[in-house]
Amino acid sequence: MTTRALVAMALRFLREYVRASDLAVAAAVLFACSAARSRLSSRPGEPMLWPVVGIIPTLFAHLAAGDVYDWGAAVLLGRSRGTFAYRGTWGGGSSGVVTSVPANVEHVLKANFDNYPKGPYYRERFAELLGGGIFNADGDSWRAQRKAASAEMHSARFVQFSAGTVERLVRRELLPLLEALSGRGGPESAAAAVDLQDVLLRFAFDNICAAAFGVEAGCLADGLRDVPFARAFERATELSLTRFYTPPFVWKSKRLLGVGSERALVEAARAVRKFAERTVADRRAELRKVGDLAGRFDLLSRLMSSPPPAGYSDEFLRDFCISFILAGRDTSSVALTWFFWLLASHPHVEARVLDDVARGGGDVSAMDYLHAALTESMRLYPPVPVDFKEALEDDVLPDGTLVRARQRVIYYTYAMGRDKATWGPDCLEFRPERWLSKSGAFAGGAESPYKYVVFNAGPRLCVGKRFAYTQMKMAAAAVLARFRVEVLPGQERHELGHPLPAAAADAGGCSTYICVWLLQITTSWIYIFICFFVEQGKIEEDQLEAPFSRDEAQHHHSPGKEPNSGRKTSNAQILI
Ligand code: HEM
Repeated sequence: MTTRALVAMALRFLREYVRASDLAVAAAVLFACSAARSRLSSRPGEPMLWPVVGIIPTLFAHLAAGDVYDWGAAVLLGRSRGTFAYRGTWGGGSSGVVTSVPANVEHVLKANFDNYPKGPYYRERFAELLGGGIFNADGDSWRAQRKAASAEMHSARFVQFSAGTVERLVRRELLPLLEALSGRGGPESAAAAVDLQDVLLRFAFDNICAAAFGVEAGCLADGLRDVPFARAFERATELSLTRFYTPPFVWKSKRLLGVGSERALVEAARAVRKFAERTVADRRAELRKVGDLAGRFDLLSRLMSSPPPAGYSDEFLRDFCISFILAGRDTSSVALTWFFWLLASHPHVEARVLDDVARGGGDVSAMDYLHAALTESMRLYPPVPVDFKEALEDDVLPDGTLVRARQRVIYYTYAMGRDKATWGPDCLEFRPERWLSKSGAFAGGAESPYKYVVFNAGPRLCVGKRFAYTQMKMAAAAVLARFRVEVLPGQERHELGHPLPAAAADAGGCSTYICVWLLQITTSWIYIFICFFVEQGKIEEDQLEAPFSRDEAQHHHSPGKEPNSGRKTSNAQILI
């Protein structure tokens, strides 16, 4: 019997013998039984895993309340004792465990490193933007890129070059722009409100473009001007992140049909790649013309100048540089924003930072208190609040939790930084002193790197950590030496930084988001249904009553209806 005949039979049976009300009752009973079973089989304190939609409703409820990170931390550090299982939607949603137990994190990031790559789940979601770049790579490709990146970034000439680049950017672009925006440069010296997060994002973007490509992106030049490459990068990043919280059959069917957010992603990623390809081509031309790139110290030029057998392809160089921009842009700017935000409500810490800056006399490597204050700020507000790896094979974590092959282990950096067991009873206080020795030197704080995984740990430790500290310290020292930063009333904590709440907020609140999401699910199933039969092309008219035509279905996915359309990274208006 063919598939066509089977479908026809099933439809006829449904039409003749089953009433809609019977179906609704059966579905409700099934749902209730399944929900009860799930509740009874979970450990006390663990989040509810609903039939069909898993943890999603709970997650959205906390997104709506603006406390998703605090909620996760409370669950982990409370009755679930550091680890709980989760499941997303049916139809390809993610599943696995969430943990804040340092021993589990050490196991995943170091002891059993080979079993926990980034994996296809991550790679697939960032494929358009990152291609095979280091951030998205595993195995031999990752190893080759990691080796090249470490060698270059830790070389004396890169450290010197990048410090000079930041210094120039701060002096020539960042400070004059802040002067102009805050009104201090003008005749009236009244302070004005400045969107400091936007300015810092631009600063980090310009800086990483200079370090990775050796190009001036110009986001800080001429006021807050629009830079197409930066805009495309922002858009491509946002749309790639959208895939992490959209059911896979939704975004994959949109990708297949080239509509909505998926079409926008392809276009934005293409613009980013074009820019990177042009830069690589120009540098190759320069190399051919001049004979060497000895006067250039950015990563692209250094890699291009590598002696054989390295001989990196243009595609490798393009993806490598794009990964660096992604890795270095939001992280540092979000970290700095939280830092200024915390200082504004801790004047005694600000006074000690200012003292440290004055005594450092321009040498940021001597500013240990500033280093400690930034480290402490990232403990409470890590720029990457959750991260994950994917298991290749079944495994058991040190706390006894079973992880199945293809499941994910999400490690919750935000909760780990607020764990009493690691940081003591004052774990929620902003206290940079916890990172200092008796002599006032920076002393590391946690005894294990797996208790503070803000920069990751183990073989995939952030390769830009040193660069990031230099850039953050230079910017913070220069800004604090000239400006007093105050937070405008109403700049709530959850409005800053982290991507998930911001995305929901942009959709006009969580209830709107849920509606859009449900609409997407419904229309996508209808899409798939229609496409299946259109492809078969043989089914008789009376056997399938399509609720609306393909054109109409596409209309339901118009770009304007996307939850993320027109979204800008969340703002922190800070009065300078
Ligand atoms: C405060 C600033 C930063 C923080 C908190 C941070 C954090 C992280 C984290 C958590 C990872 C691990 C990602 C994962 O494996 O899932 C990572 C990786 C990475 N970071 Fe950073 N990062 C920062 C700044 C930078 C900067 C400025 C650069 C570039 C100059 C950079 C380059 C990289 C690269 C290339 C990787 C990939 C390393 C690998 O996979 O081997 N990061 N970073």
